[in-house]
Amino acid sequence: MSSRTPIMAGNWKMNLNHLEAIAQVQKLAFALTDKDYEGTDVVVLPPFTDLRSVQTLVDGDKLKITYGSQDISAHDSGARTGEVSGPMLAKLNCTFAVIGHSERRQYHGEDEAVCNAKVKAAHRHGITPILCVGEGLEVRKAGNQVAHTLAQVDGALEGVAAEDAETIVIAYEPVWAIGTGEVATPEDAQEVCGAIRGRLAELYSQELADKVRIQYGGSVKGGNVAAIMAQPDVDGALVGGAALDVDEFVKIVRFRDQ
Ligand SMILES: O=C[C@H](O)COP(=O)(O)O
Repeated sequence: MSSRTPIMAGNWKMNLNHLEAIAQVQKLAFALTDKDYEGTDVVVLPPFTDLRSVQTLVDGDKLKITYGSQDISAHDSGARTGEVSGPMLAKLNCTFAVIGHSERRQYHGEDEAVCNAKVKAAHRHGITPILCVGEGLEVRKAGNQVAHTLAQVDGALEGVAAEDAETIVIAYEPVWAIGTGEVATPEDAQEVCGAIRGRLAELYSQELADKVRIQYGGSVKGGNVAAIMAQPDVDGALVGGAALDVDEFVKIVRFRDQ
């Protein structure tokens, strides 16, 4: 039995304004009991514009929900119109920042160098990266999912010190399973998550690899979460659509009961 604490993170993507965010976190906090937080980290990842409201609510009501951003600038300040920096996110007490989500890679041209710079930016400011990796459909059809995903891990972690790497969360998200209802089988998830852990052992050490939490993401719901979580190298889920539905997200947090 792994000693890694499962981490269930809801990526709201570009949904819910700051008023809706308050309602959503309140509903989630109301639905979850103290027992739900025992042995599971519950995380929400709202849009930037919601973070201050979420921070105020979490602080004010002393909620056990943690939160983070969906992106982070590689730069700490300056002429970077539209970007949000690590110091700004740290000031909002963000615990996490998603880096290299496939939608950022696809629509904003983020490559390994960009992800690598963002991972380092997050670490500079005490923010834990949730580094997203995973293959598209063509790569999967060609059977190259492991090599493709490991190359993304290698690129994003280049020059990252062990003390920083051991805190990172890696989310394996096969792009063909995101928002499609097409879930990777638990064996598919394990194949790549296991390979990622193996690569961490090669890059750093087995001890470090055993500490890093690896999530699966792609059409995770209450009905499929238990089988995915039963895999030895899957330590949580990065949830998109189902995170917008509080009841469904609570089922995911309660994966042990499903
Ligand atoms: O970040 C979350 C993933 O993109 C998964 O999204 P999904 O659960 O809607 O498939």
